[in-house]
Amino acid sequence: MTEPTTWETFTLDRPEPGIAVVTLNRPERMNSMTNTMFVELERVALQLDHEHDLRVVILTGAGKAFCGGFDLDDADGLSSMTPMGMLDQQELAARALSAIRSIRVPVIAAVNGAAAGGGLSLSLAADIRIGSPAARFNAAFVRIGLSAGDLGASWHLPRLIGPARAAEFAYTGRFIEAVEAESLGLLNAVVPAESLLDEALAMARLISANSPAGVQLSKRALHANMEVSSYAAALELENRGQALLTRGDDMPEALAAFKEKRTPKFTGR
Ligand SMILES: CCCCCCCCCCCCC[C@H](O)CC(=O)SCCNC(=O)CCNC(=O)[C@H](O)C(C)(C)COP(=O)(O)OP(=O)(O)OC[C@H]1O[C@@H](n2cnc3c(N)ncnc32)[C@H](O)[C@@H]1OP(=O)(O)O
Repeated sequence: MTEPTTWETFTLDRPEPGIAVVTLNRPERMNSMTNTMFVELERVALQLDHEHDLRVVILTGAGKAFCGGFDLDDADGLSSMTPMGMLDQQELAARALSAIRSIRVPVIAAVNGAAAGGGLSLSLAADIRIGSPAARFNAAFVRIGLSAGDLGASWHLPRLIGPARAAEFAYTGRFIEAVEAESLGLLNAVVPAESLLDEALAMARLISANSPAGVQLSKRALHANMEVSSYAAALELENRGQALLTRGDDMPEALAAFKEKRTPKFTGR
């Protein structure tokens, strides 16, 4: 698939081999989400998911916000939509965020500012979140008559920050600023604004130096085992993954490199 030269709602950069940076690019509207953005996000996620040489995706926002959620200027026409039309609208957005979350390689959100409403949900679709001091999270939903059952937010939040804090966050609609977000685990780290992307790139390099197959099956195990109901089912999933990896090229290469005291050359096969 030849890569399109321009995207309307974001930019796609490749600062170095194996790393893709997707930057939401509607800064004048706080990178708020439109149907075009949902369609483009799903498309680029599916495109990136099929790139064998890709190791990490970084997701960030242009300007002062990460993402302000659904574009409220587009909300006017919603009231005239039929119920099924509204369901289609929700599912269009949900497919986009599901596609981002399902990218086989790790996704790091570099949260450069406010992540509100659907922007919070989008940040939660990433595996890892690194924030600048301007990073702030807001389940804006209840303030505009919606529910925090939005684009995966009600699934991620109890798992990430615990049921009671998730409830407080969802019901009050208050902001969680960067320092509190880090203490809750909503952010992995808070770093100076001017080095946010560099820090995300540094983490991406650490990940890229490891076995691609090992990293990707680790992501599959971590995601799948948040869904399974039992320890036994989790072990079953893990056993299959390890059995696959021991039949691949990366593990013997890693063992050989260890013995020869050299850096392994992983292929992900
Ligand atoms: C009413 C229901 C509408 C949604 C219905 C959904 C139907 C189905 C849609 C598909 C499924 C998606 C569902 C989605 O996930 C739901 C949501 O996202 S709901 C939550 C929507 N977002 C918000 O409520 C957040 C609103 N914005 C803010 O709280 C703040 O702007 C901010 C993001 C925290 C940033 O604050 P500040 O830094 O102080 O900046 P300002 O507030 O001064 O804003 C600057 C500028 O940007 C404009 N802007 C900000 N957010 C949005 C937005 N979401 N849409 C459009 N424009 C936005 C703001 O108006 C200012 O513009 P200016 O006044 O300078 O022209």
